[in-house]
Amino acid sequence: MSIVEIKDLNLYYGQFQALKSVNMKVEKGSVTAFIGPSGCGKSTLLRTINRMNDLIKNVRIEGELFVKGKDIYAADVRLEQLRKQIGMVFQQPNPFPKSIYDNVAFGPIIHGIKDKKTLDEIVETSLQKAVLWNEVKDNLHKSAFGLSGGQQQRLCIARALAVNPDIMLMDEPTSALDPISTTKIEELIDELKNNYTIIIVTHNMHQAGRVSDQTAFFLNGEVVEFADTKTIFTNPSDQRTEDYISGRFG
Ligand SMILES: Nc1ncnc2c1ncn2[C@@H]1O[C@H](COP(=O)(O)OP(=O)(O)OP(=O)(O)O)[C@@H](O)[C@H]1O
Repeated sequence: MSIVEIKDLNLYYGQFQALKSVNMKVEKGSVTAFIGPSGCGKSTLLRTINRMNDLIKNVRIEGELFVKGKDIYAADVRLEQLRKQIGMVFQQPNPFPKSIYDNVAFGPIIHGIKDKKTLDEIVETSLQKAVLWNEVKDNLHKSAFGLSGGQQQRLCIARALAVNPDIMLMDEPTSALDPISTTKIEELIDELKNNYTIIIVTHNMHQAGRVSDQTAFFLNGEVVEFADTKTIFTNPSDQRTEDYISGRFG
């Protein structure tokens, strides 16, 4: 069974149709990249997977979206539970105005963990998974804003990992970062995919090529082609994919 399955999904912002009949299956433990020119619907589709679009006015969605076999748009879905299963990291690192420790402990505390020792363990493990522990272990109670942009982004990843999600959604997670921090995040993605399913929006085709197993190419709200990354980059079946990959537009 696919961990995410999207069936005939249409999404409208008011009168404007931003996603057109999207079908997609994402396998557990894989990295999927969404690529395509600006405004083609990549972030919109990413946000449907944890129902972030619910926060936007005038959004209408048709079709079905299953996460672990459950239709997440069904009436009985509890958003808090859904978002616990699906972490999200954004383009700009967005730590809370709190200490490093409190950023990571925030989610577990919301979900009812009170024991200090358990929280300490979760904070340490999450920071280790995000490959940040060694850099911050002596400053856990200092403000997260004192970290560099790249460290803040890894902190946001640690914060997302702390509630033990199955899926990580990443919306251009390195576009605000320098090349060294970008490499660190890409290495981290490679490491995390052993235990998590990752879906990443990226403007950087080289990044998609480096980190992902499958790639979806979007154009004007449609998924033109969805296949393994090597095929998309070396032998796409649609001329529009070929044109985009070879830099003829976008
Ligand atoms: N909240 C919103 N209200 C109305 N229209 C929106 C909203 N968010 C996005 N759109 C429109 O939907 C389309 C898809 O936007 P989306 O952000 O998903 O594209 P994208 O492929 O992620 O673009 P980019 O690469 O520039 O981030 C665009 O035409 C955009 O203007």
